[in-house]
Amino acid sequence: MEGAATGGIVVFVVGTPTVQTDRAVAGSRVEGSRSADPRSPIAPFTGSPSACQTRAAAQSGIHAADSAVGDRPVTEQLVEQDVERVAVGSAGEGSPRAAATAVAVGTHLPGRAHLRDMDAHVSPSRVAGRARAPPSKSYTHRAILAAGYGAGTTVTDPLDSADPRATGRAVEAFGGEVTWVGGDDADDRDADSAEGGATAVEVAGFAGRPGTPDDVIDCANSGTTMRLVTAAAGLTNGLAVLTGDGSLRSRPQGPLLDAVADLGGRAESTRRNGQAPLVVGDAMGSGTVAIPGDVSSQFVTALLMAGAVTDEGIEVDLETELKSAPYVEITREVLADFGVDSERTETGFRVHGGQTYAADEYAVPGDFSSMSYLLAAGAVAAADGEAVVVEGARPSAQGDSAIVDVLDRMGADIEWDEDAGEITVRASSLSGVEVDVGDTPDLLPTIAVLGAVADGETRIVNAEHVRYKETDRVAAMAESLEKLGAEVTEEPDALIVHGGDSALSGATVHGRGDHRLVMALAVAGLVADGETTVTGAEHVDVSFPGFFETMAALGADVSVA
Ligand SMILES: O=C(O)C1=C[C@@H](OP(=O)(O)O)[C@@H](O)[C@H](O)C1
Ligand SMILES: C=C(OP(=O)(O)O)C(=O)O
Repeated sequence: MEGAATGGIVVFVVGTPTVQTDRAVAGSRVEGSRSADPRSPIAPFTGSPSACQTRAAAQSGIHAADSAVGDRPVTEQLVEQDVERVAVGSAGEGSPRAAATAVAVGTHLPGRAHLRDMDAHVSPSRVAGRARAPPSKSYTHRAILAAGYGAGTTVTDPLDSADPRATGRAVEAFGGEVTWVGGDDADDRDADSAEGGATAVEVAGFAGRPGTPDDVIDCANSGTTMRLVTAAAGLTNGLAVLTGDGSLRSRPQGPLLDAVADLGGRAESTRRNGQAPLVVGDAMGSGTVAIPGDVSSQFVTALLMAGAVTDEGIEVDLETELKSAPYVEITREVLADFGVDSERTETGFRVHGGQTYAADEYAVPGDFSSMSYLLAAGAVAAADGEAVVVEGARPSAQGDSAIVDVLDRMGADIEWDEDAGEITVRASSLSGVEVDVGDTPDLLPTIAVLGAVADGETRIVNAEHVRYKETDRVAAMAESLEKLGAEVTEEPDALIVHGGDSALSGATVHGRGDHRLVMALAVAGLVADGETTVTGAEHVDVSFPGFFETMAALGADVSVA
């Protein structure tokens, strides 16, 4: 999109290639090798987020280990070049090597090479009107991969954004064909525009076990892609090499690697720190694996999806309580829609082997995580007597539909017409509540902003796994809200926002290359005094490419340049 949108200004200028390097340096949180406890990645917390992160990075050994590669010759050949290109972790931020690597990483990502650094400038404004949230990222990933495991499916109304594009490229690497229909090529689209997005994805699948990729699979910024593709890669006869951007290469993969190895495959972290780059393959088989439930539910999703095409299936025993549990239910819903049976067991989940994925067409529902920003904007900044109406809100397995209940408990004037798939929200004064985000980690940034506007204390609890995302979102939101003038207390697994004591005032806050931070902080800008600048605005392309356009169309005073 170019030029102005209704009620606001959206300006795009050409800048320099954008990359993320901060997480690779600061955020290695879960080693995930058998020698490390994957559930205790962070040293005892002392109250300082930066101290906490620094210690976690030191514990993971990222600086010492990042030049190590696998000990088998084929592995070395496959990964040598890639490790050299993407080993941001060993270069200090601002060092010449970091800068050189940054450019290499940025231009290496096929789906995000077009990105330019952009800042969002948000001024106090009122919003009203109708908006449609983008299609669900989680369903789109699963539908594309399920279609890949099958013979062929048309996925309608997909989320056409950077993360699902990465999953599409992985399906192609495994031998499928993925055609995004009705939109422009990702490289030809503006980073922050909903315009040009595909209306369908036609997938000709690899039908069963994936083939061995010809090249490295680049999962870009997408944790879902990397986890789901790791288990798929475990099924190949050869080896696959998986990498991603600096953020993704700092996220935990170790428990999934251990599971693939337990199932007879080969799965290694090239730096031996449980993080990508990964080398995975050697025809993993069937069996039972134990896995922690409190690092990422995506490990379970990955194994269930892959298990269906093994001979005897895969059973996953959870060693610890499952966090983000609704995402496994999304998986099971998609599996069922593709004719694949899965079941809960007393200790986890099971999928039988020898099953066939089949669906001619699959329609993706709207995304409640994305809706949360629009609903929060309405709750804090709807014009007097007017409302924000969010369309595409049909009930599904998405845990993040809990945002409606959270807003309701905070005292928002909100109604969900489930039959019409519409949520209507008007501004009202909000009060602090306690929210357990064990099932809904992606809501933390939104709820933290709501807490900063509400009267009284908002306690966001059961949040340790929210530290393992694109950034450590607990620390990042604490830091940014403080910068905007809010009082917050950070605990190892909680973020407490002292709303009644806060008066937000505009400042420059860093999106840290994390789409959810950018969107949540932009909502805060609607009610902060003066101008709020959010850096890294282009990263909304991960899940909500038209976010700023949509906000501007609702009347937000926002410019992106
Ligand atoms: O499976 C999925 O689609 C997702 C699962 C969640 O991650 P974890 O299971 O790692 O918490 C969530 O945070 C992520 O945005 C999407
Ligand atoms: C954590 C997220 O996604 P992923 O794990 O796929 O990177 C997210 O979208 O907030």
